[in-house]
Amino acid sequence: MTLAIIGGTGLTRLDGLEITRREVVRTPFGEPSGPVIHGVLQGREVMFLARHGYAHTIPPHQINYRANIWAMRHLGVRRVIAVAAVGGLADEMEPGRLVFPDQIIDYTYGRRHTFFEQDLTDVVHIDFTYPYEQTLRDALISAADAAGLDAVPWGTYGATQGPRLETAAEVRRLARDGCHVVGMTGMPEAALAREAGLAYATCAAVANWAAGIGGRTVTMEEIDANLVKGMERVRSLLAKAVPQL
Ligand SMILES: CSC[C@H]1O[C@H](OP(=O)(O)O)[C@H](O)[C@@H]1O
Ligand code: HPA
Repeated sequence: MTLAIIGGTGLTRLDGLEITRREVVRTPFGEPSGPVIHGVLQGREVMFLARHGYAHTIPPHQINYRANIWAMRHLGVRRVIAVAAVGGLADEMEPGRLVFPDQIIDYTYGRRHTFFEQDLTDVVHIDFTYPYEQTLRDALISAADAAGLDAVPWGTYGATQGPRLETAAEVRRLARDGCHVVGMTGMPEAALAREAGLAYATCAAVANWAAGIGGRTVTMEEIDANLVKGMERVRSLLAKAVPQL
């Protein structure tokens, strides 16, 4: 089954990917974030797309999630590993750690979030009880164990609108709602993947303590520094996971 990796903040290129070609895909929903990169990673064919663009120029609320997911499906992708940077709310979610969330709460608004629109298709209601595909999650969790990464195999991802970071009160509300990590791109990407019939799971790298946790504010310097470590771990994870998938 064809595998794709969607990279986020901190992962605009995939080290070790032997690139074979770059493909511009036209979609009924407009332009994807960039050409899809085809290549070989750990002996396996993989496609790669950077959701913020390869120069990280597209903010989270302006990503064309529909075009990105449609392009993947069109190219024959059936499994997607989504890499994301997040802020940590729960004690376990300390900066530098990898997390495989199992639930989502969507706080985004005004994003084009479905393929099922009037005049395009019938009315369709997908099941989204468990938003991430369990077999792919299990494979990632086992690979993280095998790589000795001390990752957190659970967590609820709160998807906020951005591009600004949250207020301390918003983070307190996210925590009361049951969120353990917060990011800005988890939705509608996961729901669109489900609508498109793709097996989708997220590997999140904790970049910072969320705003107000421990009385802290958030700085981009802290995020960038923690993401260096986080993305090293993502690379170790992919080295173990990709050959098994
Ligand atoms: C201050 S960094 C925020 C930025 O990073 C995350 O992006 P991604 O999920 O693509 O790794 C977060 O969602 C924001 O877009
Ligand atoms: O604290 C955060 N909030 C939202 N998105 C993020 N992406 C990295 N850190 C954060």
